[in-house]
Amino acid sequence: MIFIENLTKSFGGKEVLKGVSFEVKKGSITGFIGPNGAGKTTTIKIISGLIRKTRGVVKVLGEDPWDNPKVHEKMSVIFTNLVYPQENTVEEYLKDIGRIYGTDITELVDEFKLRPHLKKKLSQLSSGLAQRVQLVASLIKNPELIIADEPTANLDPPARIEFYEEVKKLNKQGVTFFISSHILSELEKIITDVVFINEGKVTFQGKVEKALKEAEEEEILLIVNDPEKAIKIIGGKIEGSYIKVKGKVRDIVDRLDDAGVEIISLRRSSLDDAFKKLSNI
Ligand SMILES: Nc1ncnc2c1ncn2[C@@H]1O[C@H](COP(=O)(O)OP(=O)(O)OP(=O)(O)O)[C@@H](O)[C@H]1O
Repeated sequence: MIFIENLTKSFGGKEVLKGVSFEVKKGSITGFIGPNGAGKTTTIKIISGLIRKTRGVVKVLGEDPWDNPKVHEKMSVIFTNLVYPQENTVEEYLKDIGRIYGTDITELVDEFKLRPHLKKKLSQLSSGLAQRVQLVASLIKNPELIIADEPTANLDPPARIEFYEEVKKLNKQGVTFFISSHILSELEKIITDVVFINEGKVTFQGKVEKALKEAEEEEILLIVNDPEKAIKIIGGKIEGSYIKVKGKVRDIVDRLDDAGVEIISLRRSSLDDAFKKLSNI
């Protein structure tokens, strides 16, 4: 659905994307996670065809969105705030978009329980409702792919849960999602895949289970009475007088104990720092 390879972007000589590569697979809900300033919005703007890349390959549904705006017929983009003249009512907004795509909005309005809100002005909507309206608007063209840049940043926890329930439902119906956030825990329960970005570089890409497993593992420094035997059992490598190994402390201690290796000293270094920073855990 999305294929990015060695993507770079510079603003006035400052490189903010430094060779970003990742893929978003059809049918996935892929989280795009990174701290503020990591490059999420810049990447999403390039993927959406809103700004031009500096270098690299960008394919969305097989096309570079900058060169081929027709790809927008099959994808929608959602931002943190609903960007549309705020004096319009929900009905005017949705009908305007419906007219563009020749779609009757009645079914969507009912499915997403918007009928009681049709006469409200966009400026009067709660953040949660505004985001539901934005989601419905994005569905009018019946997209295969929805890209969302921090869609729940302004929502309270119940509204977030509601939004993500809708995402899950739509994903079951076949819509692929690419959603950015700076909080992994927020997306953890709904995403199938994850891309971590930090300082303009992708630091991890893969299944969410794998990401969470890696986050659980720590780097451990050990001094033991028989380092060679220990390495055969737990892996890792010798650094000075220490063995450095990645894993779960409990597991490593148990395995060495079973093999009769004596632990003289054990120091847990912090969780993989970069990962912690990226995922806010
Ligand atoms: N138009 C621009 N001109 C100059 N620098 C920019 C521009 N847009 C973004 N940047 C810089 O690029 C870097 C990445 O910003 P970006 O908005 O993509 O990050 P982000 O991961 O989306 O963060 P946030 O969650 O804060 O939006 C930042 O250092 C930002 O200051």
